[in-house]
Amino acid sequence: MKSLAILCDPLAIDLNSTPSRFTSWELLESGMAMGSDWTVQNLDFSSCGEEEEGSDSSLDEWSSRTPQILSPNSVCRTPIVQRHRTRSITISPSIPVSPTTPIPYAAWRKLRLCDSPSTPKSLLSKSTLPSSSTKICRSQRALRFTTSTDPAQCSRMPSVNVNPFTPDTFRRTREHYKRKSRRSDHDDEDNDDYGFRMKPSHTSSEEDDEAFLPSKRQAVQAFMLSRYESEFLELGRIGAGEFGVVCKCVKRLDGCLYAIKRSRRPLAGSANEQLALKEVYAHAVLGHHPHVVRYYSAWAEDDHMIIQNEYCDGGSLHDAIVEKEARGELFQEPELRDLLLHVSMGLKYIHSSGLVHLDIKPSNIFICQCSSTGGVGESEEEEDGGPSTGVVYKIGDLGHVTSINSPQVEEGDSRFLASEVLHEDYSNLPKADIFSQGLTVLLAAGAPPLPQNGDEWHSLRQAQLPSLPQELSPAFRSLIQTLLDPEPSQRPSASALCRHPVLRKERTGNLAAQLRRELNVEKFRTAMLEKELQEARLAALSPQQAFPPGLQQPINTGSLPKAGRRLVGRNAARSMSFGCPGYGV
Ligand SMILES: Nc1ncnc2c1ncn2[C@@H]1O[C@H](COP(=O)(O)OP(=O)(O)OP(=O)(O)O)[C@@H](O)[C@H]1O
Ligand SMILES: [Mg+2]
Repeated sequence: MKSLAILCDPLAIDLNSTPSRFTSWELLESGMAMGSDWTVQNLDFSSCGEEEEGSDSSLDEWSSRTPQILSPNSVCRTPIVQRHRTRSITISPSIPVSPTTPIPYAAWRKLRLCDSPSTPKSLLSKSTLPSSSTKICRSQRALRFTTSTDPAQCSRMPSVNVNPFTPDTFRRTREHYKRKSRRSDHDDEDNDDYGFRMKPSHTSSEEDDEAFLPSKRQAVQAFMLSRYESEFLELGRIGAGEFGVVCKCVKRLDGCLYAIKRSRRPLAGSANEQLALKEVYAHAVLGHHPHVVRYYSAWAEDDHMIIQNEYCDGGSLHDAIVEKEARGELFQEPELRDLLLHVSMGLKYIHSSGLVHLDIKPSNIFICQCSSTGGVGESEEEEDGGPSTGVVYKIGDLGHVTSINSPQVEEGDSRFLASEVLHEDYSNLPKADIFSQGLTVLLAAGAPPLPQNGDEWHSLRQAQLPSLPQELSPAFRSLIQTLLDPEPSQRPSASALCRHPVLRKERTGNLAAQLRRELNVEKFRTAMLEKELQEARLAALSPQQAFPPGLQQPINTGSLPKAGRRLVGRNAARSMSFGCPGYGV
């Protein structure tokens, strides 16, 4: 039996040639486990025992194993923010109450977040003693990938289905059958025991894709694994923030990619618990919007909160800014306009649901390439003819969301914080999101890194914009200026931004192009009509020349005039017959 090969795209690795112990992190470092390229990996659950003495979270293991990803979220908190953090612990109710919908106590118990009482004493003992809750089930550790070919291990491995409905699978299958029908000789490819066809040694790199199409379906089996392990195959770490570490995973059952966020620290009884719940509450209430990262599920496992979200294949806006910077490029104005419009649409939705985000910044805005974004067509985008720059921006990380009417403010990153929030004026919180959005767009436009505090921090909040390395149109620049107005009421609402002519300009341009095309079609029709009219006039003057023998109607050279409308001879009886030169009468 061959070892389990989980596939994935062009970088198919010949299992026989992979080194003996090849962890996901090594794959990650070698650039194979990340990005759009999937890899062939083997799972080795037996190696979990290595962490015998590991004290707390597997995420800490992740952190130590992985090359440290430069955290875009090195969150800067003002003293007042810290104050709020402390305060939020003290005001935490023992039974959490959603800011928007009440959660039944039974459901809360099911989240298994109340494993320990949250008394100071228990918290203290929790922090000093090795956590027993984390040792309950050793198999509840993060997945490991090795190239083990041990059949005993392989037999315990849940596999991954390939969703036949994804555009990518459609493409692969089509190409596969095309190639197959072209092949006259029979390849000596053989199936492995998991239904993945193994790549014959002589296949070309072009055939790498097809080598792993499953020939039979896999069902998720009831292993004694954590939900995370049994339901998902981890492909690599894609980001880290203050609250959690995010991994790109494929769901074994549906074969689709997801971003799975796992809280860094154990939850029970801590302030993190409130933050984690906030994020879940907000996602659950917000439902589905094309400019808000989609939420699928959340559960608590090993005292860590796990949130399953839509995977955004373009990463975060922060990553995109850094990448562009490295290439010496900047977001151009049309891209900035799209960014502002999309985030405004997402904010409009959040605000209209009675909530505010309070942590809008580049590392919390995610990018989806349009080709892979199934949901775009459901949005206002469709009405507008789709995004003009080929990407969709989505608001994510709802960990600071609170309600507009009864806010429990846990300020986000101080670099993006509106002045009024710092001064605990929560009377117009949606405009605090607008302020952060303005700074986000400025950063994307090439503004220097934002100050965390000090004079520069204050001057940015007194309508003094930083200098930019590119010339923006005066209209767009002044729009950004209004987003940063020191007076919250002067900032436009998200809803007003969605209708703003500066942001709709591209779309207006598209509409004009569409109208021009339609005008050309109409012009052509008119020309055809005129030509036919001309011919009809000639035919009226010399009827013999216009009709072939036996025909009672003139030959219609185009689609017009419509049947039933006689342009010529309206006053004459219909049963007239005309001759036509060349046909002989
Ligand atoms: N759905 C997703 N698709 C793609 N990448 C993601 C997704 N969610 C998170 N990431 C990556 O992981 C990083 C951290 O995610 P997120 O902001 O949700 O974590 P956090 O711990 O709440 O952050 P913060 O420090 O802002 O509180 C993001 O900046 C991004 O790079
Ligand atoms: Mg974040």
